[in-house]
Amino acid sequence: ELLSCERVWLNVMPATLRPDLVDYGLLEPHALGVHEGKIHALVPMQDLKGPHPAHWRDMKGRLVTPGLIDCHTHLIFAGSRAEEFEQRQKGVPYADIARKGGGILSTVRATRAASEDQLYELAVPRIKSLIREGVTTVEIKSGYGLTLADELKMLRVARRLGEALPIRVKTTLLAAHAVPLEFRDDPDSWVETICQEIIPAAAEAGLADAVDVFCEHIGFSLAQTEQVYLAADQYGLAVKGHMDQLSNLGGSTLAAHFGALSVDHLEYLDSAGIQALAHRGVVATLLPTAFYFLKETKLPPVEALRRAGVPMAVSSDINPGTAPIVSLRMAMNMACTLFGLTPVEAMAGVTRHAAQALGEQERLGQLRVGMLADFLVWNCHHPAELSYLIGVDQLVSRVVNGEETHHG
Ligand SMILES: O=C(O)CC[C@@H]1NC(=O)NC1=O
Ligand SMILES: [Fe+3]
Repeated sequence: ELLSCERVWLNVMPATLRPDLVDYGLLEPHALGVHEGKIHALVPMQDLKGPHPAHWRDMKGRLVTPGLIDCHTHLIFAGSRAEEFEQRQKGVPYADIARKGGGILSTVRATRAASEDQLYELAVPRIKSLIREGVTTVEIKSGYGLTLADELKMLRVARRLGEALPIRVKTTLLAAHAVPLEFRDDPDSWVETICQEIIPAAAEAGLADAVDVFCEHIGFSLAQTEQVYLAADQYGLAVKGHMDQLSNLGGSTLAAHFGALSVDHLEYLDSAGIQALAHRGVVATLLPTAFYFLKETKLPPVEALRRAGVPMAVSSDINPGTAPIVSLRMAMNMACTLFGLTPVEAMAGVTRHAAQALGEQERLGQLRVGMLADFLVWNCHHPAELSYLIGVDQLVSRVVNGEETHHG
């Protein structure tokens, strides 16, 4: 099967992240062949017979992993919340900042004022940082427009980023992120606008792959969340949730009932919620950067999730308010140091489980014949280094859809 490959990476040591193999799913040195954008051959070097015309390069036994998947980001936004950070460090309470129009709504004002081109240009350096780290798929949410036009504007920018740059982009409509000022006296009519106008428009335009809700006492109630999920179901869109971040409204159980792809944050997730997730195969996405930046102290129930066999994903949650840290490898490190994940779990959290959180587990997240050829060749001695060492460019080769996009 190597003969029908357009390109072959020789002498790589695969961390396959296959669930049927232990830990990283490490194999002895292999040749990895790509054909029409897919992994077409994974052949042990010892079985190789003679040279091959399309031999790409000898990787001299270097580690190869699946491309990294950042399954939860808000990386499109205008404005900055740096002054708020300064205020907070001076002891000004978050509630005072919000009362003065700070918080999410200050990013909403700036994002509404920005054109589609301006939002695109602001997002490019952020997404390029992820590309340089080895991210090959990124999920990008709306949620700072909070009008029909501005939410669709954000989703168009997300689609454009995926078309223009060597990275797969999955889009999520998060109109249920906050209640805009125009609806502050009648939040339910904002929820109605989401259900009756924004979800239909986004679905018909093919702009949203999933729908997300910030289910929280400072966000949307369980009943409002259910309304949004029903509308998403009606238009055939998958659902996700920002759940149990600051309190437990029972959002994870509701999301599991709807067969959500993932529930995210989960600091206040309880055992009933964990059972519901395990029962429906919902991914638990951990967002340690927001926990760290908010100086949160309530840890998500990692050990209970582990015992229940709930797949854990790890993501950056890049956003200007609670996670202004544009690095998936930093999130991997924090998932280990702050939440107690092992480096193996962190690696599965940004490959196989992150793919599942995006409904892409059949095509992405493992090194397996037949899957899309998104993979990375590393200058590192052991896969644990990817959660351990931060800030060094260790990428030797970055491949998306079988095309090499970067080689160190
Ligand atoms: O502060 C922001 O801009 C977003 C906060 C962010 N959004 C959400 O649903 N949870 C969060 O931590
Ligand atoms: Fe988030």
